[in-house]
Amino acid sequence: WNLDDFEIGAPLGRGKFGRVYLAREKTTHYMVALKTLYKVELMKGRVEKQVMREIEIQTHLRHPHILQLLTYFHDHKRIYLVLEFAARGELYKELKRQPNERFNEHLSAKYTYQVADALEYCHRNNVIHRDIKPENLLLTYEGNVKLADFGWSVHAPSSKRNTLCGTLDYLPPEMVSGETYDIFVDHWCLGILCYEFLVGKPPFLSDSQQETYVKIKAANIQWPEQITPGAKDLISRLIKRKSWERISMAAVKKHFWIVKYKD
Ligand SMILES: CC(C)CCNC(=O)Cn1cc(-c2ccc3c(-c4nc5ccccc5[nH]4)n[nH]c3c2)cn1
Repeated sequence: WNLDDFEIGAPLGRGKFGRVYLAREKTTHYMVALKTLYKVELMKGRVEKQVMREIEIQTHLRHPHILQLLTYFHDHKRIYLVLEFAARGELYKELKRQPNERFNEHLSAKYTYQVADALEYCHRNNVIHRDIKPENLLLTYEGNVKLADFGWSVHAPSSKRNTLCGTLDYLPPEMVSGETYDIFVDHWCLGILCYEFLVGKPPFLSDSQQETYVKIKAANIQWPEQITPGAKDLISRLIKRKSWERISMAAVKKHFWIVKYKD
């Protein structure tokens, strides 16, 4: 494959090390998201090994709720990633578009189930995603979730400290205190995600990083009145300070609140 095989369309977004464009494969008219990474940028950021690891991880992951890296190629200046196109874009924007900027119980349970399904598959392949949040989820034309941006995925177990950039709201206590962690960081994040779907903002949101840290380590959640007992039960079983107490992805998928509302 090379660039001449595609017609380039509108920009879809800016990643850390490049841009993403809508593109169409010339013979089949298949729509894709074409991500360009500048080699110089990767060298400067000393992340070329990480990107090759991500490419390695992504080419081996194949799941209906994980955004597929279809293929990749490069020229002298850039690496091109041919990614699945998700026709309804970022789930984050869909959340903000909702009345009261939150999803109803049906959408919250449906999306939580689909992310749990994707994470169960990742964990079975010994991959921790570590960066589950609305900004990393995309929606297909049919309204199903695609987990994207394996920018921080590593093979479990790992104690790699990732430089804290962006929101701390999703960090579990063990990552905040820099201990080694395991796949259960994703279980914590799924609990935060489910809460944000239902409430419109994450449970430990605060004015200062320091305050967010304190709330995370205490793991005490305020429950707005619209949260039903079933949702509270599921979220409480995921947002546990002791990582081994967090329920499994299989248990999430079978949880009575998920089963009741996901379809
Ligand atoms: C393999 C490694 C080196 C990179 C792994 N990470 C990614 O490639 C993560 N990533 C996915 C994207 C991405 C961004 C946007 C889209 C879209 C998309 N569809 C849209 C519809 C409307 C508005 C915006 C849209 N963006 N579809 N597929 C995408 C894929 C960008 N970076």
